[in-house]
Formats: sequence, structure tokens, C-alpha cells
Amino acid sequence: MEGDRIEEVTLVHSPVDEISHLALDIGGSLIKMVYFSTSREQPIDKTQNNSSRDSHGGVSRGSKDGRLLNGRLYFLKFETSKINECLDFISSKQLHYRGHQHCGFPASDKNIIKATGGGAFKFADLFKEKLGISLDKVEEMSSLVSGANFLLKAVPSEAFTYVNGQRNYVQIDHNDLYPYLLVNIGSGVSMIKVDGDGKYERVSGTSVGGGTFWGLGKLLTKCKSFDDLLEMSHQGNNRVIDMLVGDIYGGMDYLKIGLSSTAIASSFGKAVSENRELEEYRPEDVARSLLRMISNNIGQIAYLNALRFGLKKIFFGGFFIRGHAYTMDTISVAVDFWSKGEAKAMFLRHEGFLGALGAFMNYQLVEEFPDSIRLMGEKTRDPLVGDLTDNGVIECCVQASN
Ligand SMILES: Nc1ncnc2c1ncn2[C@@H]1O[C@H](COP(=O)(O)OP(=O)(O)O)[C@@H](O)[C@H]1O
Ligand SMILES: CC(C)(COP(=O)(O)O)[C@@H](O)C(=O)NCCC(=O)O
Repeated sequence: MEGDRIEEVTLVHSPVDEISHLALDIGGSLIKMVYFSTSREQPIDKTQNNSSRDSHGGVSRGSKDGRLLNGRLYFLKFETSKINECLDFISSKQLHYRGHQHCGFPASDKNIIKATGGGAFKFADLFKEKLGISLDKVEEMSSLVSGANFLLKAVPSEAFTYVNGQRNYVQIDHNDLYPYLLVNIGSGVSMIKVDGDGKYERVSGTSVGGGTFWGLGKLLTKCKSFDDLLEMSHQGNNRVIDMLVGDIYGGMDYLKIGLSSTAIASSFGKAVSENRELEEYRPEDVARSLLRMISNNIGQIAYLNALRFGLKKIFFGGFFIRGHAYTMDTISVAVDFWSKGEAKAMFLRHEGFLGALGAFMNYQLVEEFPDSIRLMGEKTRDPLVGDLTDNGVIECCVQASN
């Protein structure tokens, strides 16, 4: 059964490809899946000085007695409400059989899968009953942080700013990455101060997050799916419903407090004064105002926490963003406005997979070779032209013990 995947990478496995490790992030709204498929084995030339140029131009270091496995990380997601289709997909692709000795990975305990997110607890019995899988739970905040640190250090052009409708990729200086604020906008929002690998503190959060946009959006617009709601927000005009400063000041600015006439004074405020029913508003305008309100609110809370800890870099993750221009613009403007340009909002190409990737990194092979997984650059997309919502397949090398 193919399952109702919201987005999938075409699963092209040649006989030589072997699925080796699968990890899940089962959240309140979405299940995110990451798995590694070996494509060919490349013995490390032991005569070399422990480093060699690999075929992708990246540098891969070989362990003293390990083998370098080239392969790909695949990223998929499913709606949590359709978890049975996710289980059917795992079963149909036999993604849960891993750790085969000939794959070069340590023959690990069969049918144990690393999983994070609340669903790793809520659905543990279902995985056992349906697939005979035990979920090895990885703490959610730890997974988010290790996933973000990994991507920011290993994937070229992972992070970008979004200014005036343009994405500008940021080359991260590994020596100047920390500290930063990680804002993960999922069903709810977590804000985590990150000071290094394994050094972090969840400093704030808000229940007004992605689930709020989706839940209120469904109630107010009768949309049939999140993508419908997102499409509506593309087409809408928030000024129909939001009360602007100019609506209050007769078209004038209120510059004494830095507000232009077009600034939003009160989200959904116009609906108070106009004697109109919900049905008399375009759902597109409602969706736009809702997206603006929630994004602006998160941007402001993120800025206040960055100010509290003197943080200049704020990375936004989570599937709420979806590479959506209006969402990123609203968050970027909010952070820039409130910080007076001091703080910078940045976004991540693999925004929704931080937790799943962090859980993937928790497999023993990574613990033995902390820097064993090196992402050698994306094969499917040129980051400068790729579609941001395409989480893409990442070509990478994994070092494994004999
Ligand atoms: N295809 C989709 N289906 C449902 N929600 C989506 C989709 N794409 C983006 N979203 C947004 O992403 C949010 C979930 O983000 P995610 O990072 O997966 O959080 P969680 O771990 O809580 O599921 C949803 O609440 C919604 O706002
Ligand atoms: C509880 C959660 C960490 C779960 O993560 P999620 O599934 O939403 O990605 C998140 O929903 C959250 O931080 N909510 C906000 C709680 C608060 O008000 O801080």
C-alpha cells in the first residue's frame, strides 16, 4: 500500500542498495521519517593519511579499521492522524529490516528503531503490534538540537535568510556557530538556546504554533487540507480583516512609536466594527490574516528570548514554515523590526526533519564515530535554485566499523 504520503522522495533502490538505518519523529501533526540507503561500498585506502577526496568533492576521513559507505539519506513525512498508512509503507518497503552485517553496519538488535517526539511514547504499542518493532526513544529536544547542529555543520547551503522576497544562503562558520536560538515551530513552538553539541536549554515556548494555524484555519475557512490552507493564504489580503494603524489614525502614520499607517494595529480587528458574518469574508483573506498573526507573534517571542540571552542568530525550523514566502517574510520582518536589525532570522532547508535526523544520529555507529556521517552535498538540487519545500535526498558517506 503506497500510503498517503504528503511528500515523498522517489524510492529508487537498486538491488545493491540496502536500507541500513531508519529513524522517526512522531509529532502532534506529522510523522517525519529519515532513512539511510547504502549505494556502494568504498573501502578506505589505509595507505592514505586518513583523509581523501571522495567522488563528491567532499573530504571524508576513514576510521582506522572502518569502511566508508556511500549512500543517501531519504526524507519523508506522513500525517500523524494517518499513522497506519505510515506503518503500511514501512512494511511494504521493509524499511525496518536494517543493520545487515554485509551492509557494513554492526549487526544490531533486529527491529529496534530510533524514534523521537511524543508519538514515540503514544504509538509504541502499535509499532510493536503491527510491525514487531520496538521504538528506542530519543528525547525530543536533544534530537532537535543534534539534528540542527548536524545540518548546520555538514550540509552546504542549509541555512538562509529571507529578505525582500529573496533567499540568501548563509555559509556557517563552524567556529562561530554557537550560541544560537533554535525556534522549532511544530504543532507547538519550542525555543532552545544552543551553546554546543549536547549543550542546550529549552528557554521558552508557546502553544500558539503550527497546530494553531492549522486548527483555527480549518475552523474558519473549512479548508480540506493544510496545503489548501497554505494556498488560500497565498491568494488572500490580510488588510481586509486586520485593523491597520491607518484605519485608526485616518490614514496617517504613528511615527512617534515607529508605526506606519500600513502596520497592523489589531489582528482581525476590522471584524469587530463591520457587521459581517464569517461567511461574508473570503477564506483566503482569513487564512492570510491568521498566518500573519501567528508568524508575527512567534517572531516577536523569538526576538524577546534572543534579547534575553544576547543571541544574534535565530534559526527557525519545524514544518509550519514549509519554505512559505509569506511566513518567512513575516518572521524575518518581525525579528528585524523588534531587534532594530541587531538579530537575524534564518531558515533551514530541511526545516521539518531536525528531530528525525537527530534520532538517526543517535544510532550507535555515530556514537562510535562521532563525525562519521558526512553529508557530501546535495545531489538532487542545486541549493541556489532548488525548491525550498523539496527536502531532497542527501548524498552522504557513513563510516562503519567492520
Ligand atoms: N502537509 C501538512 N500537513 C499537516 N500540517 C502541515 C503540513 N505541512 C506543514 N504543516 C504544518 O506543520 C505543523 C507540524 O510541524 P511539525 O514540525 O511536523 O510538528 P509536529 O512534530 O508537532 O508534528 C502543522 O501543525 C502545520 O502547521
Ligand atoms: C510539547 C511540544 C514540545 C511537542 O512538540 P511538537 O510535536 O509540537 O513539535 C511542543 O508542542 C511545545 O513546545 N508546545 C508549547 C508548550 C509551551 O507553551 O511551551
